[in-house]
Amino acid sequence: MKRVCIVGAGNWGSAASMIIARNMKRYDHFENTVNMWVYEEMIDGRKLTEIINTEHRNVKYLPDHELPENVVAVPELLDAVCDCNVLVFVLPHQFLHRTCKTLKGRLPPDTIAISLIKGIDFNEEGVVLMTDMIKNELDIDVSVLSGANIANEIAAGKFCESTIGYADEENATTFYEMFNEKNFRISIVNDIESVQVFGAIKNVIALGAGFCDALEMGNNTKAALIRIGLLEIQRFARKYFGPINDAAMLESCGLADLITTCLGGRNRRCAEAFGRADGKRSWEELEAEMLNGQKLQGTSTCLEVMKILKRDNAVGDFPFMELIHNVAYEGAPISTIVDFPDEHAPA
Ligand SMILES: NC(=O)C1=CN([C@@H]2O[C@H](COP(=O)(O)OP(=O)(O)OC[C@H]3O[C@@H](n4cnc5c(N)ncnc54)[C@H](O)[C@@H]3O)[C@@H](O)[C@H]2O)C=CC1
Ligand SMILES: O=C(CO)COP(=O)(O)O
Repeated sequence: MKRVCIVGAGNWGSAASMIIARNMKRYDHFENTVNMWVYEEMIDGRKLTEIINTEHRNVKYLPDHELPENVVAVPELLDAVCDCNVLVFVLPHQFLHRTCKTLKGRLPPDTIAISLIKGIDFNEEGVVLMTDMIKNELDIDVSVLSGANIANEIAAGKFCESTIGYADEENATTFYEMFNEKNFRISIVNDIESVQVFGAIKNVIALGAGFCDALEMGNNTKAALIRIGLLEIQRFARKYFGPINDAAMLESCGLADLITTCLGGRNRRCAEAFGRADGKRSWEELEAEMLNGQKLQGTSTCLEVMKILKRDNAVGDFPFMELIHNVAYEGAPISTIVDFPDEHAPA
């Protein structure tokens, strides 16, 4: 019997819990109850876990949608994962490492996991994917799910697609059963690297899309930046992971996710506000003011990407990401976002 714990209860974690909880009822080999680890906080004098378990609503991170009653909020991580052998990691990427440390040595040996996280990290050896971080700490098989998946739209039941990248095919079948629905269509690829790199780096490109909107540059410019961004994402993936699966670019995790995030994501929205304030307001301030506790992923990813590109003397191969970084962190005027050097006319 498989028993699922969702590790994280933000905007996407809560929306994903709706899909998973519905699918648990369709199969005999899953237990009906889905645990959800909630990073506890007080809302108007009440614990968020208590509110979720009584009102079946995550009033802070997904206020407009009811959660199924078989989703049970648990405040202690080790209690939440207890007796669960399928883990769904869906936290802002900056909290993953600490979370894995707490779980180390505490999971049943048949545990498998899937990461819904869009982020990337780096160490002295190079790029660290979220699946690597989980696998290195917990020594379990990890798949990934990523796509054009704005959580609020999914919670509202609007049709979209998503991509599962796997290393172990049997586990991918389990995850397909957990996630695939009429209005949440899953495709599966045997490629965990590309799926994750696309999902992480598009958050950086979305900052550029937000700057473009701050300048009111219009649709042609936005489309050009999406196209150039797509090529840089592909180049980055090839540089750090060798010959990648180009076909995955055309799955939901590739171009489609880049488009949706550049049109409607939080990274785009905060970058537009940053641009309109002409860089005079900090990212931290805008995030706190505009997102009510939700977290930006593109800003820290932008810094990390630039760090590794500098280390590898490769900044010149990624002119758009350099322009984005310079506006976001070096005080460059927002208008420079389209100052592509001639010698790097985007291929
Ligand atoms: N929201 C969306 O539309 C989508 C988000 N994602 C990805 O899913 C991942 C999770 O994002 P969301 O669910 O949107 O989260 P969120 O940004 O809505 O929420 C922040 C979450 O972090 C938790 N938190 C705060 N401090 C913490 C700590 N010290 N330790 C652990 N947790 C802490 C909060 O309780 C909250 O659950 C991210 O990597 C994001 O890129 C992927 C697809 C869609
Ligand atoms: O990943 C997302 C949509 O697929 C959400 O992007 P944001 O974090 O920019 O909202």
